[in-house]
Amino acid sequence: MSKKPVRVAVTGAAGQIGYAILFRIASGEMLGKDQPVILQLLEIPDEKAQKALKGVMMELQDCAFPLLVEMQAHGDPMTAFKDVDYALLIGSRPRGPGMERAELLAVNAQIFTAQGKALNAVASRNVKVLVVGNPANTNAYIAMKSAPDLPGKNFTAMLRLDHNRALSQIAAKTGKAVADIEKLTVWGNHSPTMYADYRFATVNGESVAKMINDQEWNANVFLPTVGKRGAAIIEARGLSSAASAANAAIDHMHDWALGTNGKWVTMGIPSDGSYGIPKDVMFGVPVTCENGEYKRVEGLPIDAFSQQCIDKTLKELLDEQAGVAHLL
Ligand SMILES: NC(=O)C1=CN([C@@H]2O[C@H](COP(=O)(O)OP(=O)(O)OC[C@H]3O[C@@H](n4cnc5c(N)ncnc54)[C@H](O)[C@@H]3O)[C@@H](O)[C@H]2O)C=CC1
Ligand SMILES: O=C([O-])CC(=O)C(=O)O
Repeated sequence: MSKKPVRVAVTGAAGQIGYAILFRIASGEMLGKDQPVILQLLEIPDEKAQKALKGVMMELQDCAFPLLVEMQAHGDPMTAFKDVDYALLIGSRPRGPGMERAELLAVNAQIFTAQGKALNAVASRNVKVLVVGNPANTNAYIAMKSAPDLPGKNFTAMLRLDHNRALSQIAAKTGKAVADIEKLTVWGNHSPTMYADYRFATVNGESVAKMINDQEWNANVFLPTVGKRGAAIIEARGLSSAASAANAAIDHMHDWALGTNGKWVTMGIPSDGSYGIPKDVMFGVPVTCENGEYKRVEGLPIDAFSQQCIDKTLKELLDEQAGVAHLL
């Protein structure tokens, strides 16, 4: 018997990431090749954006995806989020050359109070929310705090792009296959302060840290390369990353919904106080996923260098949080 369709909201559906993600959701890459979907697409209530959204929907229709049972265009989150099981909050302003993501808070924060409130009012009580719009961690925090009737654990921020970037850099450095690298994580904020940590990583049981054995490379090449990759892409393309961001969002939701078979992935999730991160800070941590739930990997040792890195990214997040306190 075929599965009951699930409702997937995507905001910023006519934007760059929207264009790179919708076709993959509709083809079953996110939730499985046996899972029918209803797409509830949100764009700003502006003639040009709504017209562009209609164009994207025409293209989706022209793909004749067997799993796409319905799609809707919306200009109001209160209708777009009605009964949704999954919400990908992408719509917001991207940064341009020379900007930091935190500078986007001033223009983007209010989007996430409004959308948090709308999710609170009309979404499924089990909705899984992924915030992609930058600065993703703090926007996810804002959405969570604006939705007091939904469990806080339903709100997550995207660190998966940093995780995937780190995987590829380590594969290149060690000459090993990406698919064989396990137990990598990225702690903290989706910003240059994030701390990509391969101390626990293995390839076929062998320690990656021992294989690399180069702290100078770690501190002065690896971390800046991963941390500043978004800016490097903006510099090269003139636009911020879109296909790789869409890919990371697919990975994040796929793994949350369908599980990781014990493998570690990185998600930005509200802190439970462990690792000295104050409760509710939306922080990148290693998780495993099973039965539609994520579970933090507990009890990892934190050495002095790692603690310094974690303190730095935490301070930045706490400053961002303080900057939006007036909205909550
Ligand atoms: N967390 C991450 O790893 C990454 C995050 N991003 C962020 O994702 C966001 C979107 O990036 P792009 O798709 O490249 O931008 P874009 O400018 O191409 O598209 C954004 C779309 O969102 C729409 N939008 C704006 N406000 C909205 C609202 N309140 N409700 C619904 N739609 C709204 C716009 O009309 C536009 O069509 C940016 O904030 C960008 O910085 C980008 C890459 C990676
Ligand atoms: O850098 C940006 O502004 C877009 C982004 O978040 C990324 O590519 O990591």
